[in-house]
Amino acid sequence: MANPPLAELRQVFQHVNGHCALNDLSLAVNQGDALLLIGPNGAGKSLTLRLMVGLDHPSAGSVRLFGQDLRHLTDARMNRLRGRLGVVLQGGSLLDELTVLENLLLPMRAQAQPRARLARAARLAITQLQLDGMEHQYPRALSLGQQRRAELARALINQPELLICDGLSDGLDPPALRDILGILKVQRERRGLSIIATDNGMLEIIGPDDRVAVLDRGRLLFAGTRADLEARSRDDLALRTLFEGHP
Ligand SMILES: Nc1ncnc2c1ncn2[C@@H]1O[C@H](COP(=O)(O)OP(=O)(O)OP(=O)(O)O)[C@@H](O)[C@H]1O
Repeated sequence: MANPPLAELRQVFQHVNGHCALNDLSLAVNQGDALLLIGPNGAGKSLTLRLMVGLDHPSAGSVRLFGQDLRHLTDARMNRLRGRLGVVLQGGSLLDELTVLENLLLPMRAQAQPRARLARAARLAITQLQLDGMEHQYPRALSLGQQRRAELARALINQPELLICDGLSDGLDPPALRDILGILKVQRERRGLSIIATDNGMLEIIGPDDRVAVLDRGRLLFAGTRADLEARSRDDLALRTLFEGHP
């Protein structure tokens, strides 16, 4: 039997403060996929990712992660699934009172791991994300680009199968963005990391056969390959505006 999608939304509705913020949304991400969610502010991108990582539950419909319906999971099983997932949320989520190294080790704190293994994982993440020399700094001493790299290092420390990032490129200048995209490209090529990301800054790491979903006011306007989207956008002004006109 084929493997189930890594993440899947089936006919999802999400009501927020009396309005329908996600309207009949179905999406699936398979092993090795890169999916970019794009759309204007308020389209529902962050809500979609919050559902996928189990931070919220939908008003109707179902969300599956690694084939498991999130609504019926015990905390212990949810924690096990989270171990297979790397997450970078919008707006930054490093804890100010912890050093970079302590922040990096947070996803591993629930695991009974020998200290040497923790140290090895941290060293690898620090090297991969070019954070050498910053291990004992506090987040406020880092630039925005360095903070984003530290968040990414934390998300990748468990060598996840699936990385979910919301607004990873927000506020980054082109060189800092290029660094981060280069790191993600390597992770995709070397170990088949699957990625779901929300912003157009990430367009550079997806090829013509990778997938794009276009959301507008909670509705899915398009889901298909980037090449299909580019072809469809030539004749569809609304789609073209959303695809090309969104920063
Ligand atoms: N906590 C909340 N309370 C009230 N409304 C919310 C909340 N979170 C999201 N919404 C609403 O849900 C809709 C979708 O928001 P969401 O943050 O998912 O959009 P987005 O596509 O990620 O936008 P952006 O590009 O600005 O990040 C918006 O209308 C937003 O106002």
